[in-house]
Amino acid sequence: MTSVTLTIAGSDSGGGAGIQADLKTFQELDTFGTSVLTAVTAQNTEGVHAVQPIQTDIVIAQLEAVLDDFTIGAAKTGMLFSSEIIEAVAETIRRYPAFPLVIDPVMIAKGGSSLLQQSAIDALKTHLIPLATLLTPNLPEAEVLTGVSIKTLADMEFAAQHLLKMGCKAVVMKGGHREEASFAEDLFMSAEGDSFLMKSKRIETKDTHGTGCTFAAAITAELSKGQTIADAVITAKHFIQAAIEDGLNLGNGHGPTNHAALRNRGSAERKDVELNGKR
Ligand SMILES: Nc1ncnc2c1ncn2[C@@H]1O[C@H](COP(=O)(O)OP(=O)(O)O)[C@@H](O)[C@H]1O
Ligand SMILES: Cc1ncc(COP(=O)(O)O)c(N)n1
Repeated sequence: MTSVTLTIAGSDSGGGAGIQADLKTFQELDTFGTSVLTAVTAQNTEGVHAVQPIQTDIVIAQLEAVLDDFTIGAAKTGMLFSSEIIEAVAETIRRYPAFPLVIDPVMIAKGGSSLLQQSAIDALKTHLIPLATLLTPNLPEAEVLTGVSIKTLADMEFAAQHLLKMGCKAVVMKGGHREEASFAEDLFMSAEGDSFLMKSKRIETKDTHGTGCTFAAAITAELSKGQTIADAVITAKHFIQAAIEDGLNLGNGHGPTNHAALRNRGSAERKDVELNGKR
């Protein structure tokens, strides 16, 4: 049976990030995507022009409409904007039967615009992270959540352990922002004690708009199909690597990735991600 995925996130009118990236990824990975919109952004590859949050009762009405009707295979959260939306979303999710939940703690768009109010960071830590099957921070987000300065792999490990103590089952810390590194290295760590590094060639490109959303959506799709957290993360790393490598060069700023890249490559052998430490 087709598995149902859910994204709780903001709209990106430019189509490369947010709800749009999530739904395209869900579709590419053969799941049926549903969505709960938390905010509308007027955005393109060059930046965010305006942000309008959705009224909290309308966010929750969307969430209840989806959860009342569908059996959700897995869900993800992206841009949540305010502590009010975060608290209401967490409270609603807790009222329904549990499903795997990926939390992408989206804070700032590539151009520097804020997608999460400063006052919402505590709500994220207190109400949502404890519900997470997997937390997917980039390095600046992990720094904000932990207060740890992250420069090296050892720093990444230390911060990941700190995040696990907040109550999520696993963390994948994304290394896309370590621009001095010649590899894009993401660290996976679970509360059960699994830990491994996913290493791929860093692609020289400015077209990385929506990489985090796409990666988290791919993980969510694989979880909904019953993959383990570790296997879902590995499949998603292949998905995002191909999506960045085969970028579409659209727009004048940070262009979107190519969500169809892995499908277009067909059954090409996947050698582009190296795993260190996976048992
Ligand atoms: N230039 C790049 N080359 C290869 N992989 C990248 C590149 N930039 C980001 N990634 C990968 O894309 C995914 C999203 O990471 P990142 O860009 O750090 O997240 P975010 O969009 O949340 O800032 C990670 O798997 C990361 O390793
Ligand atoms: C509505 C919305 N949500 C999320 C992001 C972050 O995108 P990225 O995946 O590049 O961090 C964004 N730019 N816009």
